[in-house]
Amino acid sequence: MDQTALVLVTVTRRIRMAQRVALSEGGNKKHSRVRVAVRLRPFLAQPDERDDGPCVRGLDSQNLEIINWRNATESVKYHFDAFYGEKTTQQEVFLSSVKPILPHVLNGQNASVFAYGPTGAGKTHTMLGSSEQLGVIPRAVREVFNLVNAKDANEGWDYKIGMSYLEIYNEKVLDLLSPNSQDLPIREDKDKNIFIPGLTHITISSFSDFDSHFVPASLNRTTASTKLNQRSSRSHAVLLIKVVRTWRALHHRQQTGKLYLIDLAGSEDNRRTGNQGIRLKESGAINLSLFTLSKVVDSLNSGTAIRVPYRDSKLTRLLQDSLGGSAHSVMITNIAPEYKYYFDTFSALNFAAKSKLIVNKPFTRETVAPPVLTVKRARETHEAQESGTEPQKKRQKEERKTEQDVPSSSTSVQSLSESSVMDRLIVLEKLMMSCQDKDRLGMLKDVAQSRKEIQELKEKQKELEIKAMLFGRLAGEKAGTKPESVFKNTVAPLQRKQPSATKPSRQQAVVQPLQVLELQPLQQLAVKVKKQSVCVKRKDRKIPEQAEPPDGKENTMQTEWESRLDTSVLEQSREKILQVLNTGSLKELKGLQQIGDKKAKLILGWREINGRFTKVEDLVKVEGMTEKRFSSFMKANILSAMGK
Ligand SMILES: Nc1ncnc2c1ncn2[C@@H]1O[C@H](COP(=O)(O)OP(=O)(O)OP(=O)(O)O)[C@@H](O)[C@H]1O
Repeated sequence: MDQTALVLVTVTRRIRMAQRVALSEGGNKKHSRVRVAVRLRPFLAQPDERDDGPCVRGLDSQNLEIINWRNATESVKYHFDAFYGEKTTQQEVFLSSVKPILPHVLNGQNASVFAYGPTGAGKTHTMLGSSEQLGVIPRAVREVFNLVNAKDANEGWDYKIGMSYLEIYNEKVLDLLSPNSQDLPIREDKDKNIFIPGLTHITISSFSDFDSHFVPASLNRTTASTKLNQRSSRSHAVLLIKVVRTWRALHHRQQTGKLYLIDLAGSEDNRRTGNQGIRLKESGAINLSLFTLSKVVDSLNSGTAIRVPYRDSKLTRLLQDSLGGSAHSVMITNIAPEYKYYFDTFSALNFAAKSKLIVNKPFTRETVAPPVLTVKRARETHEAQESGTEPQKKRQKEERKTEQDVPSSSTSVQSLSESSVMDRLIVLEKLMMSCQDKDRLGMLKDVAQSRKEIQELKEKQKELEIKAMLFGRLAGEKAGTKPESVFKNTVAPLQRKQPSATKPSRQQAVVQPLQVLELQPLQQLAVKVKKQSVCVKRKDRKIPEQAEPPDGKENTMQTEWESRLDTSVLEQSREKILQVLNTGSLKELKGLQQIGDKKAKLILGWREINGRFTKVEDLVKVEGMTEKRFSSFMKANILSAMGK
């Protein structure tokens, strides 16, 4: 072996070793991220669907939002490597997402571009396009030729471009360049390269050469009409552009770069496609392979998967060396804006977002509900309550109950009703948060003030209860009855059951504790006389309350009760009652014991016609005021004043 031959052998060995290292590194590196772009096609709905508007819209060149099905006042936002709106041209899609990865193919690396999405969302339009609007495939092939032609001949490499074209239909690999062929096997060589023995491979010398093979082969692709797309792709169409470059000085030094351009069949919801029989079978295969593709993409991007499930479908098996590893992959997810595609779009976006798990939080929800919507909803509910029928009201009542029963924000949103309650709470919370500091301070002050007033009222009530009890005990002692323990009832005053009108308790008979917001004239009197000695004979009997007793059911009063009171106290009380009768407003009159709204109005009417009451006994001149009622009225009011 001469010197030159020895050098050549050594160089060749080194190159092979370097290639093996590169391959093994590429083989182990299973975490290359798939670049994800989303393309929204224009609104193509029927005239009667136009009013619905779109269910999804772009926010900027990377973000979009879709209405949240759980709550129409919310949207779910997604972030992608790129977002292309309805007006984005074919050229813009190609330039930003596909063109940048093509030079790698000339350097012996693999790349893949695939269009994913629901049926009818624009995958074929994106990948193939039309003669006026060329899609990714023709543009990419032309660009590969441009790149090769632009190579400097002095670099030392010779390039050869070839093509294969196949479809995966019902999990069978069919050669579109040789339509009569049978299902072809997929194999893997010792360097982990995927290849299909028997697949037609044609060398192409120019773009027009490519076109002459590609266009007729495309017609061999299995398509059919479904409810959602008149010419729906029923298979995954895979175009393989292979670029082999050979080192001119050393012919057995070769590098092969593969570019897969794939128009996937649409993910389908067969309830909507109306598929039956053969179409249903096709659909099952399509959905299965897309599901496997999603698992592969998912495990590649999670970076933790021990085994990427390439072998679970023909599609992923074929893409094994072009997805992950050192390959450059772009997924263009096509979506449609119409409401009828809503759930397909939602799941396509979730699949696409899964491909970007590391940078995405696909399920993060933001309330964009403008507060006005919530207010409107509240107003509608109120109006419905006002005008609602009984069953409606019952339902609303039950709904309110459910809302109150919502446990806590930690229980995840599981039902629509729960979610709407949560949503409203969130909106409310946001409203609170967005309040000006000044307003919040004011609100807090109001709350503190109310708390203080409640506490004062509670204390006042306690005081009155004790007074009433002492008063009752005193009266009992006078009558020779056994005194009752002050602590007999251990229930807190505010928790006590209020006595009914027919069964008043003895201790509570003469007090109306929670009416003491303002000191009524008789109460002012009570303050004055509270230190004076009171001598009241108390007997077990019904003492009327403020409510007007019905006719004929008046309580029997002891006639001699007045004689047992201190005369000066009695006189003062009578004067005060007369004063209220003559000058009291409707409210003040109603503040008297046994004077309700009706009677207070009758007193005012009497005053209007007859002027002043000369003495309290004149009250019997008022309509409905009998002697018995008057007597009962006087006793209740004088005793009430004493109790305070
Ligand atoms: N960006 C777009 N601009 C204009 N028209 C579009 C666009 N995207 C899609 N279309 C039109 O929408 C219709 C459906 O698109 P296409 O056939 O590409 O859907 P597909 O996703 O490939 O469906 P399938 O999976 O059923 O094959 C076609 O008439 C196509 O021309």
